[in-house]
Amino acid sequence: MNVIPTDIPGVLILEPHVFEDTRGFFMESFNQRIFDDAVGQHHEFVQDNHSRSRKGVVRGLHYQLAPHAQGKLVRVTRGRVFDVAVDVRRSSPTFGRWVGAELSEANRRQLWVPPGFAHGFMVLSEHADVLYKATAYYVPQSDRCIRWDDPDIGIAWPPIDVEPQLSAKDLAGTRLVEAELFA
Ligand SMILES: Cc1cn([C@H]2C[C@H](O)[C@@H](COP(=O)(O)OP(=O)(O)O[C@H]3O[C@@H](C)C(=O)[C@@H](O)[C@H]3O)O2)c(=O)[nH]c1=O
Repeated sequence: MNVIPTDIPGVLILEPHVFEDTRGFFMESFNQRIFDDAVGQHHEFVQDNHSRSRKGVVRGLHYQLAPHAQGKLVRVTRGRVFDVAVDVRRSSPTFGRWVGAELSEANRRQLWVPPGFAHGFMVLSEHADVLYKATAYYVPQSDRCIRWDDPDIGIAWPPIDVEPQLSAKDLAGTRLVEAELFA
């Protein structure tokens, strides 16, 4: 597996080794040992999620408060998304900074979003299936949302030719300055 560091320590782009032949391809989409080696830490994954969205859909920026913080290993099996991690740990030297990566069916890249980060994505293709593993269970009372377009974060979302579409919850997301965060 190819491990690509990003501008934020701890956030990684992972490229599994793909074996192509005349039948198609094979890859290990997750291997605990290889993952632990790449991240330099052991994480237990307890939930696998799958969402389908149409072009222009933006989900995020979501995180769960401690002790329910989730690390997420995100990949795309259909279409293309711009996937983003935002450091929401107040005491972090990279607090408030974001990293974005295009994840697609074609590049088979995965983004490791560690606990303590908010996560979101924008769908760039007609449809996208996003699959992600999480290190903690969903706890709705601990779920928080920061605005996808918070100017203090300033995510450079790619230009798209449709209106962004968000859930009511995401439209009501808070600004980073007002958010309940990690210490
Ligand atoms: C996230 C989640 C939602 N749900 C339910 C609650 C709700 O009725 C329905 C849709 O939930 P949401 O609108 O929160 O789904 P969504 O906006 O797709 O939320 C997800 O966004 C991405 C960016 C993430 O990083 C995820 O952790 C998660 O927060 O699914 C679960 O049962 N389990 C879960 O783990």
